[in-house]
Amino acid sequence: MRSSAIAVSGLRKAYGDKVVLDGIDFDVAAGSVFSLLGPNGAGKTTTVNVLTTLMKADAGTVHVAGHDVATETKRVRGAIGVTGQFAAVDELLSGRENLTLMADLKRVRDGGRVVTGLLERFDLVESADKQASTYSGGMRRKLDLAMTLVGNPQVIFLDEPTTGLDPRSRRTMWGIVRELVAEGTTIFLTTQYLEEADQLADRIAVLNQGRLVAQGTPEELKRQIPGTHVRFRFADLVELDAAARVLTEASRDEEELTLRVPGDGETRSVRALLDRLDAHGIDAQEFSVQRPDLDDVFLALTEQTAGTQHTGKEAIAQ
Ligand SMILES: Nc1ncnc2c1ncn2[C@@H]1O[C@H](COP(=O)(O)OP(=O)(O)OP(=O)(O)O)[C@@H](O)[C@H]1O
Repeated sequence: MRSSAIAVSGLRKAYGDKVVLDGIDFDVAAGSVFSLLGPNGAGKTTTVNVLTTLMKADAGTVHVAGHDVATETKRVRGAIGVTGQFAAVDELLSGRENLTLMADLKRVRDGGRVVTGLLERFDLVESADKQASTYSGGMRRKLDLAMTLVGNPQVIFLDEPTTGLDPRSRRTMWGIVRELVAEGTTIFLTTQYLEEADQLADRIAVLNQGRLVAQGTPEELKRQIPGTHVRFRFADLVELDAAARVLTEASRDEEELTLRVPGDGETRSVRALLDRLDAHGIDAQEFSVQRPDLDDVFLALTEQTAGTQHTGKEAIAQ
């Protein structure tokens, strides 16, 4: 069984009388990607700050890499990497100098070799000796993550790793995250891009109004909300009519020659639908299971706060 890299139980945090985290619990398995989602102001940064020892919780227990964040601050800090915070890029230094400084700070043995390895891994060799101030946004993010990796932290807190990156750089970053996870690193990901959470996260938790309103794999979350249906397309109107007489629960679109049947989209139920058509000698030209995407899940789970805060797609697009 894999152990927990992060274990959070009954975590509470209030600012004055404003309760931001109202008793939240979650576990993150070692060597997995966990993504915490929620509308602006939901408490994601507060959670990260507690988990990375920057802030004290009011109640609850938090263990990171097996250490209690409240009583073993140093050990926790030694086991984690945080992008954008501990590993701030110094603009006046070159990429190589930034990495070397980090290797010195962390007293990494054979620092020169580690730095060269990271420059190669992040495709920064050509610009290694140029000042970081001349780097593009994407290069800076790569350097930031490279600096976080110095010393091989077990748990990495990745804060919006691809905001502002072009699609190619985004995919490169995703590739690096997947490699890290394959090597056993645990990633705690915050992102505004639900597609990114969908691509990378093994598990997702949705924070809303102080509580975790849902947790699960991206697929589990999508299954929780209604909207899944099987879509059948037929060769012509005659076939469509015949199929509609069999699948009476379906809604039809005559222009598209399609029927939509709501359901769970599981293999067994799709097979049952195909069997019903088959029993009447009707063939669908094509069929597909259409599921809600994570945007739909996010909007459904966080809609109570709509109107009072930025939520949903609006928040994601910012
Ligand atoms: N130091 C503070 N003092 C008082 N209130 C605070 C403080 N820090 C955060 N808050 C409030 O706590 C709530 C949660 O903030 P937090 O930054 O954790 O949310 P978030 O989910 O990270 O939001 P975003 O997506 O906008 O970054 C917000 O309403 C915020 O205004």
